[in-house]
Amino acid sequence: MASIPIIDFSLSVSDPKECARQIYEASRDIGFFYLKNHDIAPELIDRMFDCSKWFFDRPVQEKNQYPIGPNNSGYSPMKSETLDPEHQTQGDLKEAFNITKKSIDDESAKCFVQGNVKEQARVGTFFKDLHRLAIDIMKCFAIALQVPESAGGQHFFDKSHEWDEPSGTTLRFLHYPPQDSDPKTPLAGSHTDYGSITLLMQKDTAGLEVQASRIHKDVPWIAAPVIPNTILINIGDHLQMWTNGLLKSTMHRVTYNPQQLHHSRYSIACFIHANDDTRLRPIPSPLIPQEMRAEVDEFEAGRNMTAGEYLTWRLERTYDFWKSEI
Ligand SMILES: O=C(O)CCC(=O)C(=O)O
Ligand SMILES: [Fe+2]
Repeated sequence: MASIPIIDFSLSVSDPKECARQIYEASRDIGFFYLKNHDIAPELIDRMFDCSKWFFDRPVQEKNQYPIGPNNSGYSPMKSETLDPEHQTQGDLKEAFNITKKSIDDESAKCFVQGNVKEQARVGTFFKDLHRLAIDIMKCFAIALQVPESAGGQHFFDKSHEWDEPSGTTLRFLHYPPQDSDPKTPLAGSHTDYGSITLLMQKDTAGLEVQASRIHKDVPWIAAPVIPNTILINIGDHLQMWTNGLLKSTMHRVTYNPQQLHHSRYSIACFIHANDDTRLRPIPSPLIPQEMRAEVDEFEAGRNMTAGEYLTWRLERTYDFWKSEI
C-alpha cells in the first residue's frame, strides 16, 4: 500500500538533483511527503503552537473580534467552513485563525497574540521562514520537471511566488476541540488544497488522513501521523493544473482516532499560493503530458482562471459568510 515518504531536505544542499527526484516521485505517487532537516527552528514552531493555544482558549466573543471575510484573514468559528459541501451534513468541527501577507501587521494579527507586538513580529518571522522554505521546495519541482533555462530553469517558480506580490498565501492556525462522542462527520471534510503547496505542522494529536489514489476511489484512506521534527508537505491544485495532472493534489480530511477523542488537536498550515495574476495552465516542461488526464477534469473550471480567481471560486463554496452574502 502507498505510504507517505520522509525526505531529508539537507539533500537540497548536498545533492539537489537527488532531492528533486525524491520530491517529484512522492508528489507524483501520493502528493504528500514529510520533510526532515528543514531549517525552521523547532523552538519557533513550539512557540507558535503555544500562541495558537493561548488564542483558542480565549472566550469566543474575543476571538470573533476580527471575523473572517472575503479577504480570507481573521477568525472562523466552529462549523463555519464546510470543506466537503457535497457530503457533509454539518460544518467542520474546527475553529481557525488566518493571517495573510497583507494582515500580518494589522490589528487582526495583533488580536491573535492578545496585543503582544513582539509575539506578532515572531509570527511574521515564522510566516516568512515558511515562505522561504516553500520557495526552496518549489525549486526542486522546477529541477525535476526540467524547466528549460530559457523559461527560468530552477528559478521558474520564483517570480510567480514573490512575497511582495498579492497572492492567497495564508498562515492558518487550526484547533479541533475535544468531542464527547465519536462525531459522525469528519472534523474537516475531504478536500484538496487550493494553492501550489501546503506546509503542515501537527502537534501531539493525530487525525489527518490522505486518499492514496485519486483514480481508484475505493482505496483506503491512510493516516498521516505526527512525526516529530518534520513538516508535512502536500501538493495543491495549482501544481496539479500546471502539470496537467502529473503531480497530484491529493484528497485529505481530518477524523478523530477514538482513543484521542477527548484531546484537542492543533495544527498549523501555511498555504502557498501563486501571485494572484498567475495563469493555471501547463508550464514549460518536457515531462508534462499534453493530453488532459481524466482526473484533472474536475479542475477544468480553474484552467481559464488566474490563481486569485480560483481561490475566490473555491472559498465561495465552503464558507458560510460567503453563502449568506449571495
Ligand atoms: O489540520 C490538519 O491537519 C489539516 C488541515 C487541512 O487540511 C486544511 O486546512 O486544508
Ligand atoms: Fe487541506
